[in-house]
Amino acid sequence: MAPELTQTATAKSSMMIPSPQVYGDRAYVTFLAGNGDYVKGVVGLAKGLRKVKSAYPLVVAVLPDVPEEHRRLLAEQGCIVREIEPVYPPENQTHFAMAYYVINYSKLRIWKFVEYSKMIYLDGDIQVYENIDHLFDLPDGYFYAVMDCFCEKTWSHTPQYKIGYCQQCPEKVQWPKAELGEPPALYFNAGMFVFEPGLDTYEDLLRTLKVTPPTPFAEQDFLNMYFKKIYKPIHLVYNLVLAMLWRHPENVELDKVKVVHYCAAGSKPWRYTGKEANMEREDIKMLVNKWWDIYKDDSLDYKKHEADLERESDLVDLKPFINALSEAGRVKYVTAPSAA
Ligand SMILES: O=c1ccn([C@@H]2O[C@H](COP(=O)(O)OP(=O)(O)O)[C@@H](O)[C@H]2O)c(=O)[nH]1
Ligand SMILES: OC[C@H]1O[C@H](O[C@@H]2[C@@H](O)[C@H](O)[C@@H](O)[C@H](O)[C@@H]2O)[C@H](O)[C@@H](O)[C@H]1O
Ligand SMILES: [Mn+2]
Repeated sequence: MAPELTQTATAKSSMMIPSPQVYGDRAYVTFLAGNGDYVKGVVGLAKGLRKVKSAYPLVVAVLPDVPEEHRRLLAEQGCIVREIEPVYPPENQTHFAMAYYVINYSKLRIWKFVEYSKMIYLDGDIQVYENIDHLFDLPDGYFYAVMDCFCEKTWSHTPQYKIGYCQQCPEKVQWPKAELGEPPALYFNAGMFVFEPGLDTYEDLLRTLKVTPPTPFAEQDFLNMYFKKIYKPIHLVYNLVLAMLWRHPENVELDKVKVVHYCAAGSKPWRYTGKEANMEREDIKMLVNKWWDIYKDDSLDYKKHEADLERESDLVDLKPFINALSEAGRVKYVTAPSAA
């Protein structure tokens, strides 16, 4: 006789933590290109997500030029390494804000990771200092990201920069509707976003890219144009673009920030010299040190970390807990009749 499914099963299931496959269709994803030092950013990100006890894995979409040694390093840090083909924008004379931005269009391949229903994209120069797993529970059907700032020199090609307008303080310099028409749509920083992979969207993205002249912020501009109708701004604590610290300090409460995006010139922690503009600021130095503390913390390494967790779980003695429940009559273990 098969063991009955008694209240035990119910009690047990209510006690159990949903098994991994319950979370199987969600993951963080980042992007790595080249054989340079951005791999340090991705290792730091993997360790940061582990430190905040994220329930989800980190997928790393790597271009073919990422060397085997870097891929192994990432796999050893528990990352799921996936090779992607590059995506190039249509031929054009555009000067990107940063010449290397041309490789960033390859990020679009992550819409093809359809084994996941929801993903959070994070640049390799981002660090997560507080758990943000709850963002996976945001309603489907939208594109979530943090609004960018237009005040850095990298924006000098735009009308908003020329008139000193920024969406971070729209009341400071009003958008001159009479001369320039409607203000620009809300614009997000593409270093972090919550999205749903899908083959239809993926194919439409690539089709649309073929007929879209590239612009200075490359795939960030393209994604803003493409997802304009379903873009939902989320709080800047989920992607602190460092320039906000000196451009809009009134909008930033640093002790509440969960995610830091080291995108200001000179702020990549693994290359930090402190020489570029604003890099000698105390808050920048603190944030760079914070990044290094995680990067250098070998207790956060995947192998060592998992071994420690293994040891801890062996040490936990559940018997008193189960005895108490049994006495309370809430847990009656039904044993299957012995096969013998
Ligand atoms: O040589 C490079 C340049 C960029 N990236 C990836 O592309 C992302 C976007 O570039 P970056 O963060 O430098 O742009 P920013 O946010 O500083 O404008 C990086 O975070 C990395 O994930 C990379 O892997 N190798
Ligand atoms: O390829 C375009 C890039 O555009 C964005 O970076 C820019 C942008 O945010 C500007 O607003 C800042 O002024 C600048 O510092 C910063 O580098 C994304 O962070 C990056 O992932 C990537 O999409
Ligand atoms: Mn970045």
